[in-house]
Order: sequence, then C-alpha cells, then structure tokens
Amino acid sequence: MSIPSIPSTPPAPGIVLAGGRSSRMGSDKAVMMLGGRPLLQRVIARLAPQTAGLAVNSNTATELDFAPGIAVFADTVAGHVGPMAGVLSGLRHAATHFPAASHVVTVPTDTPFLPLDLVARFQAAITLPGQIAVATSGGILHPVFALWPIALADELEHWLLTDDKRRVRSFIQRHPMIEADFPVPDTPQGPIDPFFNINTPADLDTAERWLPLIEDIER
Ligand SMILES: Nc1nc2c(ncn2[C@@H]2O[C@H](COP(=O)(O)OP(=O)(O)OP(=O)(O)O)[C@@H](O)[C@H]2O)c(=O)[nH]1
Ligand SMILES: [Mg+2]
Repeated sequence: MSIPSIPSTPPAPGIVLAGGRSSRMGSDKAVMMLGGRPLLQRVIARLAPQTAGLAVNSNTATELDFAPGIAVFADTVAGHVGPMAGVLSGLRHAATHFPAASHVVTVPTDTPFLPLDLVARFQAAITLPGQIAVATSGGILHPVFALWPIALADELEHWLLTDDKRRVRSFIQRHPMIEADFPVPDTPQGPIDPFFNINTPADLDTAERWLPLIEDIER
C-alpha cells in the first residue's frame, strides 16, 4: 500500500533559535559545552539531517567556527522582543533562501535531546496547509518547536509590532494549529523528556548526567 504524500509539506528548512539573552545561564547558552561539544553544535547535528537546509538565528554571532558554512542571521525586528522575533526572521530567511519551501521548522538552541523524527512527525500531523504544527510530550505543549507556514510572515510581523506580551502561545492560538505528540523515552534513571531545555547551570549539570543515557537509547 502506498502512503499518500502531503503536497503542502515538501522538505522544510530548519532554523535554530539562538537569539535570546541567556540571562538565567549568565553567559551565551549556544556555546556552553555539553559532553565536550557546544550546545548549538549538538542541536544543529540533530536537526540538520531532518531539513532541506539549516540556518541559525543569533543576535551575537555572525558566523560559527564550530559549524562553518551554516548561515547566521539576526532578528529583523529590533529590541530582543522574544522567540517570535527569531521565528519571523527565520520565515524571512527561508523566503529568500528556500523559495520553494512552504514551511519552516524551528527549535531552540538549548534542547540537546530533541527528537530525531521531529520534522517527520510534524509533517505527518498536518492535515491542512495553513496549520502550524506544534510539539507536545507528556501532555505539555512546547510552542518553540513548531512547523510554521512561511505565508504567516507579514501577519507575524504586524503582531510583533502591536502585541504587548508577544507570547508564542498567544500567536499560535490565533491560528489553525495541530499538535504532534512525541514519546518520552524511559531510561534507567526514569523518563527523559526529549524537549528538556537548559536554562540554568543546574539544568546543564542535569543534561550532562542524562547525555550517556540518551546516547545508550539511540545506539
Ligand atoms: N531571536 C530571538 N530569540 C529569542 C529571544 N528571546 C528568546 N529567544 C529564544 O527563544 C528560545 C527560548 O528562550 P529561553 O529558553 O528563555 O532562552 P533565553 O531567552 O536565551 O534565556 P533567558 O534569558 O534565561 O530567558 C531560545 O532558543 C532563545 O534563544 C529574542 O529576543 N530573539
Ligand atoms: Mg529555554
């Protein structure tokens, strides 16, 4: 039996959102080391094979010495107005550099265990071209992990310039959306959420403990 393909979801370009201030960490999370490699390099390595091409949104770096050849671009809206500014600049980047693409996938830079089937599950979840596909695990929504229609760019820009809180969830709630659910793998130390994100030095210690457990599962 052949599996029907969804015409609205050809391979999507991917954007790693690394444009935040890392205020809880105290220094740029993207270049913090986990298991001897920069966090951003780990996230790139997990996401890149799932995409039509990958780029990084950063408001500090202009190139990455550990990932030469990967395009880096800053927010197109000034003022560090939050993750949706990174999503907007990702949609603009994709419209220029991937003119055939209909969607863009985004992930944050602080999630070293992100699913290796992220994009496949997003694309399988979509039933209508205008939907935003958003990740869930264990009943929790992870709104920065999403597959966004590029056609939303102008509306997103208007919302960023006019909404006073600019919460990712409130933008998503205004649009057709579909949830893509991801399993939480079990390990000898208990379940580990694939969307675990590193915000503090203590989170980095936790990730350092969990890394070998995840590597064991994926081996
Ligand atoms: N482009 C862009 N991305 C942002 C901005 N603020 C947060 N992000 C990104 O959104 C994602 C989730 O944010 P957080 O985990 O809170 O990261 P953060 O904002 O750097 O860290 P804190 O300052 O401690 O909140 C991360 O990938 C950040 O890089 C912003 O103003 N612009
Ligand atoms: Mg975070």
